[in-house]
Amino acid sequence: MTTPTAARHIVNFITGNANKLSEVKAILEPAIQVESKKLDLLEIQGTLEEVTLDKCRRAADLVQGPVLVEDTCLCFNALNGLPGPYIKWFLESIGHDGLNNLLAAYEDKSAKAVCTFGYSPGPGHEPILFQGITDGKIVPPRGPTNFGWDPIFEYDGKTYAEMEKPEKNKISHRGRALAQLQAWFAKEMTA
Ligand SMILES: O=c1[nH]cnc2c1ncn2[C@@H]1O[C@H](COP(=O)(O)OP(=O)(O)O)[C@@H](O)[C@H]1O
Ligand SMILES: [Mg+2]
Repeated sequence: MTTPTAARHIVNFITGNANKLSEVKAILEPAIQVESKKLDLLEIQGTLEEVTLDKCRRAADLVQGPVLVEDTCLCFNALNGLPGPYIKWFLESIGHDGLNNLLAAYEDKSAKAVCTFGYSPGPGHEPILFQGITDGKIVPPRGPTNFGWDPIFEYDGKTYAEMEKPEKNKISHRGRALAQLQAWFAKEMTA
């Protein structure tokens, strides 16, 4: 008998970020096949959920089909959650040292990495959200500098950048959000 490949889920992950794509593939495949369209989507201002919902609706309209999108936030507890969804622009403008300096006036260096995925079956459908959070703290950079703020986010004594990929994926904000997505897809398949 042939394998029922038609029943296998395929997602079309819309992202302009190659590092995100490789983590999503490493976590979801082979159970869920990840295709991708390289599009850097505009982001509105708003809550973490609003940003991803809007991004997901617009991605579905653009692609005219099912899409998966993701937005990542880095929230400093001493700053009531900022930079949050604006971390990309903070990182680009002030770098790892600048982000550490933002917390210099505070004893509390704790932070939350939050990943929100949005899945839409197509235009006109309300997206479904999957969110993962990892609690850590902001430290001076340690480890390779190839992915965003990985070198300054410490979890359990190691920065994300100091971890092997599978180690990061197991405990990361992205890994946790994708565990929910996997559970949802698994339920859909048996429905
Ligand atoms: O797991 C991660 N580790 C470190 N940096 C990350 C991670 N995920 C996202 N980032 C960075 O945080 C920012 C998140 O912004 P956003 O999710 O809007 O990114 P994108 O527009 O590149 O997809 C970007 O600068 C991104 O490179
Ligand atoms: Mg963003």
